[in-house]
Amino acid sequence: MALRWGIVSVGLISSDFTTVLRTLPRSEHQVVAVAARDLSRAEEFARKHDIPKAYGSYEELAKDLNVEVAYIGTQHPQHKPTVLLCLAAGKAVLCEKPMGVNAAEVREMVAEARSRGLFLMEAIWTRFFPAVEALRSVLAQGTLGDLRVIRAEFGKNLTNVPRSIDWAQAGGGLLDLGIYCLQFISMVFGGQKPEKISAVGRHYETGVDDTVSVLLQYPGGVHGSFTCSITAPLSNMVSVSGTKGLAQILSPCWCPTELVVKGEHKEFPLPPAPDKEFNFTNGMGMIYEAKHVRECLQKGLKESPVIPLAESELLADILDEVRKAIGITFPQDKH
Ligand SMILES: NC(=O)C1=CN([C@@H]2O[C@H](COP(=O)(O)OP(=O)(O)OC[C@H]3O[C@@H](n4cnc5c(N)ncnc54)[C@H](OP(=O)(O)O)[C@@H]3O)[C@@H](O)[C@H]2O)C=CC1
Ligand SMILES: O=C1OC[C@@H](O)[C@H](O)[C@H]1O
Repeated sequence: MALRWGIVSVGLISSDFTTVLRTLPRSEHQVVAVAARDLSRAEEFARKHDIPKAYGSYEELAKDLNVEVAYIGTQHPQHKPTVLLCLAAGKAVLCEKPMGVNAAEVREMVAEARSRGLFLMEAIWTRFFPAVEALRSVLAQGTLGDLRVIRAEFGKNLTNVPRSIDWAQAGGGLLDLGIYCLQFISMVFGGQKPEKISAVGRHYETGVDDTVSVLLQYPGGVHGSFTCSITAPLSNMVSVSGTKGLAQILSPCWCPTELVVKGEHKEFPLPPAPDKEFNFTNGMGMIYEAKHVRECLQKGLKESPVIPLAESELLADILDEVRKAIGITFPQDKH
């Protein structure tokens, strides 16, 4: 039975995700509706992606009984209201990262999903890439020995992307790019709560975080560090070091296809996407999370075992602490 998707908002990532869904067998995934704040834009998107139903409001999509799962592709501050809207309408939800602007928002969404017995997942698509699955396998086999340190970097000049520098839209590097680095560190250290968090960083002229470095001490004398930036290019790699060797996820670490383990290079090419256009790097890699959502729903799961809701809460807690440490507050923090 095909999983019936509703796409909420018609921006750049929504276009990429919809493009990917339409490469999948129609017997497994169908995009049955799309909604935007403006009907004409929704209709244009529907024409481009051959979607049968277009709405001029998210509310109308939420009421559409033919929609089983909503994909939330709005900008950060609009994730919470649209997630809550779709949950209230009984939809399963896949919400783009970061699911919330802060931990309070994430906890509100998690509580709502749990109280309604509905599936909710944060679209940390990185965790579903074969290269990252291979890293998890290497770690599980003890190939690197006793872990010591993990480092991650994600920086690119995004000063020409309005939402990335817009304080009112919770811009900056931490929520947008840093979350990828942090989720790697948390994944490697088993979703444990760090014992100590320290951070240094600079603000961009609009008040969002520009470049931030974070140090995280975990139980057992191990630690992780990351740097994210919206103005400076960084290596965009991840390295995991243990007493028996080093593993590296090569750039682009947030959507990787290459893993190096103790010097041995392994490639995990994306599925072919002939004549498909994407707004973001390795967009075809969203296929992995889309398949995962369907598998979860087929099993009757209410959250992903790969990116559990408690992990989304933990990531948000840590990002809250980092923002506090470097003096970045958003309007949502005042509630
Ligand atoms: N997984 C990945 O690789 C990526 C994930 N993302 C995530 O996806 C989300 C969207 O990013 P992206 O597609 O670049 O965003 P866009 O700039 O394309 O905006 C997405 C939608 O947000 C709505 N929107 C835009 N501006 C405002 C505003 N000022 N107030 C209210 N709503 C607004 C619009 O909805 P409407 O269409 O209804 O008008 C718009 O289409 C982000 O949260 C980002 O973190 C982004 C890029 C890559
Ligand atoms: O998730 C993302 O990945 C790539 C970046 O360019 C983008 O800003 C971010 O949202």
